[in-house]
Amino acid sequence: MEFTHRPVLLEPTVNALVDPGFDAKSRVFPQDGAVQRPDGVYVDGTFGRGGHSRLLLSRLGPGARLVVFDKDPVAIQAASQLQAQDARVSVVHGGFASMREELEALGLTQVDGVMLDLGMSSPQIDDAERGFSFMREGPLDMRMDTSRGMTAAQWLAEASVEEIKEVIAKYGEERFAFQIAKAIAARRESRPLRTTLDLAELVASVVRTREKGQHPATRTFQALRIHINQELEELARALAAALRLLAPGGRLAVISFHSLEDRMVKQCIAAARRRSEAQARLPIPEKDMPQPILMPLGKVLPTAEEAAANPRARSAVLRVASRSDAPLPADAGASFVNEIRLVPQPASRAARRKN
Ligand SMILES: C[S@@+](CC[C@H](N)C(=O)[O-])C[C@H]1O[C@@H](n2cnc3c(N)ncnc32)[C@H](O)[C@@H]1O
Repeated sequence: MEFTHRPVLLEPTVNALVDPGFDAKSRVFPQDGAVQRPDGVYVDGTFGRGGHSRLLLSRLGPGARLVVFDKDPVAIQAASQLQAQDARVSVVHGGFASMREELEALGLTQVDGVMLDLGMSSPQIDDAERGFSFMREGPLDMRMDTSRGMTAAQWLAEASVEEIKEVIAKYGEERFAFQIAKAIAARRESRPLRTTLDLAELVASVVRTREKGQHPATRTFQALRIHINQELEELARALAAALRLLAPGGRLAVISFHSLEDRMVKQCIAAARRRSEAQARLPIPEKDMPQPILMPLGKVLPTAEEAAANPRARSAVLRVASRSDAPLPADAGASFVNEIRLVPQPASRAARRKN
């Protein structure tokens, strides 16, 4: 079965990368069609089905390069088809956190634009076999990269009540995290949790209050997905990599779908407004601060029409920033990578067992 993806905030995101006079309030591409670096190097860290990549390519010149990433093998098949038709495209199967190393392997050390459209694609949610949806019966998998790593079912079979509680509380911001973790541990004593509906029904039996229109398992599924795919660590590392890769004037455009991601993007842009993280801790008056590394260019939300036509768009927030020509301090981006406190990853549990 063929699943499709309707891109979110498509025009504003591509405009953010190429429109010399980008303005977060204007949603249409300027009449004069001016593109700030038509033959530049660009990164789409989240190819999906290529909606953003295709529109970007249509605005770029013949000398441009576009390096696309995705963890998902099905997205990578779609990207490889595009690569076969367009020599400007290079494809990397892997996490966008390693964009610096992957670009270096392609001989690229500077880029003119980086876009990230975070989270899941519609095909990932709609295909019950991927195990992301609490509405469809399927294996409890939740891996974006089905070729490696632990599934949600495997993790839930092994993790302690404390670890499960921490993940659900932290990445789902769920008030009933402890009750859910206890229920999972009690249930697996008799039968393992194998399917999405096994988990959704168990969570629904514990979470008694419903937020408006929200399924009781929404927060738990979000939390497990973030943990299994190491989403926040990937994002922090990708933002730090983008700071180092962007050429002066280069643009960063990130679409987030929940507050944990958006907070991180906002903090990254705010931290990079100060020239050095170390200087930021000194009592320097704002007016005497050296030139910032990133200049915020604004925040874009979907229009009422887009949100009505595409339910995935409702929670989307696009943040845009431009790299200044200030020299990059050695510690740029380090603080938000170091400061995120993650629950130990599934791989580290497996490694612990081996040692
Ligand atoms: C919202 S979709 C992107 C849709 C895309 N912009 C389009 O128009 O078709 C997000 C995609 O990012 C991928 N993804 C999520 N986290 C990733 C990561 N850390 N590294 C690489 N790909 C990731 C997912 O597998 C998914 O295909």
